[in-house]
Order: sequence, then C-alpha cells, then structure tokens
Amino acid sequence: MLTVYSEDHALQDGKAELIDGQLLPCFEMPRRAFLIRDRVREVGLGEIVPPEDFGRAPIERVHDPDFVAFLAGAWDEWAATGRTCDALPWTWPMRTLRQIRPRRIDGLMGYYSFDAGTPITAGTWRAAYASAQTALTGARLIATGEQRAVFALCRPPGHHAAADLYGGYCFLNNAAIAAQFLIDGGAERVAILDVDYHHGNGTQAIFYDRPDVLFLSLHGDPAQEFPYYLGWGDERGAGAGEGFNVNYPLPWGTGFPAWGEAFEDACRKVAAYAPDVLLVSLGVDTYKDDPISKFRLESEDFATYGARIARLGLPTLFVMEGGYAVEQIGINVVNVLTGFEEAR
Ligand SMILES: NCCCNCCCCCC(O)(O)C(F)(F)F
Ligand SMILES: [Zn+2]
Repeated sequence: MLTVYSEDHALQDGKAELIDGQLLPCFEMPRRAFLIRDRVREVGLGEIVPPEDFGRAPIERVHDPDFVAFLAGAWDEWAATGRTCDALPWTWPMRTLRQIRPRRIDGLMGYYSFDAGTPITAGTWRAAYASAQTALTGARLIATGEQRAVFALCRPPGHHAAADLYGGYCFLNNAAIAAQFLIDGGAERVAILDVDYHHGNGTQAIFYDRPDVLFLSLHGDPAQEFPYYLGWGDERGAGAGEGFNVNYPLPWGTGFPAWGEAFEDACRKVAAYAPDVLLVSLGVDTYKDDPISKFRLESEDFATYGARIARLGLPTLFVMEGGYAVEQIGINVVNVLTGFEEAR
C-alpha cells in the first residue's frame, strides 16, 4: 500500500493545550507522524511519496473562503499584536450572543473555533495545507485507478473541522476535502467510516444534508466525551441527507467485542450503500492505553478490523486522524493497514 506523507506536518508543533485548568504540552505532536512513518518503513508497507499541490480550490469546495483566509493569515495577525506565544482562543459566540465577525484576532479565533486546545502557531497554516494536499493526493491516486488503497498520513488531523470551524486539533477537514474531490471527479457515492475515538463532528456537519456522502462514526458517547455537543445516536441526516448519517455512540470502557459489533453493523451499511470509494478516518485513540481516551482495543484488534474493511472490496483511502499513545501509534496504525493488505 502506498503512503502519502509530507514533512511539513512538523510545522504544527504547538507549545501547550488547556487540560484540566493547566497549559500542558500538546498531545497532538510531530512525533506521532514520525513514528507512524518509521513503522511504515519498518514493515515495508510500500512506497512513501510526497503530496502533489492541488491549490486552495479543492479546500474551498468544503471550507468557506473567509475561514480559509482567516487560517492562512491568523498567525500574522496574532504576531502583529506583539504576542509570540501560541494563539489560543478564549471566548466564543455562545447562546444569546451574535454571530457577527469581529475584527480583533482574539475575537476572530473564537468566532471560528470551538475549543481552547488547538493552538495556531507560525507553521500551522503550512502544516494544515500540506495535510489537506496529502489527502487530496491519495484521493487522486484512487480516482485515476492508479491505486486501489492508499494511506494518507495526514497531520494535523481533520475530522473535527467544519466549513468555518476549527478545533479538536483540526483546522482543515482532510477526509471531507478528499471526499468532495472524489465527488467532483465523478464519484456518485462516497462513504466515510470514522473509527477515531472522538466523533467526527466536522465531517458530519459538512455532509449532513447530502445523500452522496454516507457518514458513519463509532465514538465515545457525547454524554461523557469530547466533542460533547454532536454525535448522538438520533442524528441521522437532514433533508435529502436523511438516513445518510449513522452515529454509534459507545460508553467509556468499550472493548473490541462491543466495538466490533457496532463496526460490523457499520460495514454492512457501507456495503448496502455501495459507494464508489470508501474513506476511513483512521484514528487509533481507541487503543486501551491511549492517555486521553476510554476505549479498550488491543493492538491485534486493529489488524482484525483492517481485514474486515478489506472484505468490503472497495477502493479505500485511509486518512490519518488521532491517537495519542505515541510509542504504540505506529504499530496500531500499521496493524490496520497490514490487516487490510493481507485480507485483500
Ligand atoms: N482532557 C483531554 C482533552 C482533549 N480534548 C481534545 C480532544 C481532541 C481529539 C482529536 C482527535 O483525536 O479526534 C483527532 F482525530 F481530531 F485528532
Ligand atoms: Zn480522536
């Protein structure tokens, strides 16, 4: 399996995120992608290629141009105020407040974000842009038929980012951008299967009223888990998209037996939908030793579900999302991919 990977991911290297009332080192760190890349090499998964550059147009097919312009210029605006620390939002337009875009960078950050754990730094835009190009390159290789399965080693991740919203360590929704690129290239139906521990609220929101993209997500129950405010089981899509959004909220402590049952149901729904392409938002924070997550998958379970994905027999693009047990992340991610390859 071919891997698409950009070294530019390392330009996203936040100093701190707000955890339990303190500013602590970011869980979403460059070492995550380095260790995945090293494991891809170690097992000989396949060639590793840099992304092509598709420009901003495919990004703006998903994200509002004003949001993209904000992300591209946010660090400069922040630095122009004389501050050198990471740019973190600290106030948001919640209930009773108006959604009018302010001018001050601090207000703009709150306008365009939903959490205080996603630092904008000098290199954030370039890293996020390269991450989107990484997913787009994978999508193109699938669309042209050059590859049947590709691993887009994206960092920063993307599934929490919505049309004009960043958060949850995400700025541009790599999987959504790739899905839209495939639709624009002639695909009639694309399925996105999100196996990250956290609900892909951004991906859901982007395609919620559309039948041409089926979104399915297994995740920590929003009653007890980030992102809290989306991902409930009754969210089934809206309008023409009714029935094309499937959430599987699962409780803390969920292990592979229960997780696998939900996963099998999701796989059957993907098969019934018969998409032209399957995208997998691959987060491995479902692992039992993940420091911020509460499921209990073992490393071998990742190979098991990778094989099940292969048995769907679909052109498949794996898009890297989360996973914070860093010393084990390479093994868990590549287990999915080798499990897939061996069952193809
Ligand atoms: N006390 C821990 C607070 C953690 N709060 C933020 C969690 C973000 C999860 C990001 C992710 O893993 O879903 C992604 F795939 F996007 F990277
Ligand atoms: Zn996650």
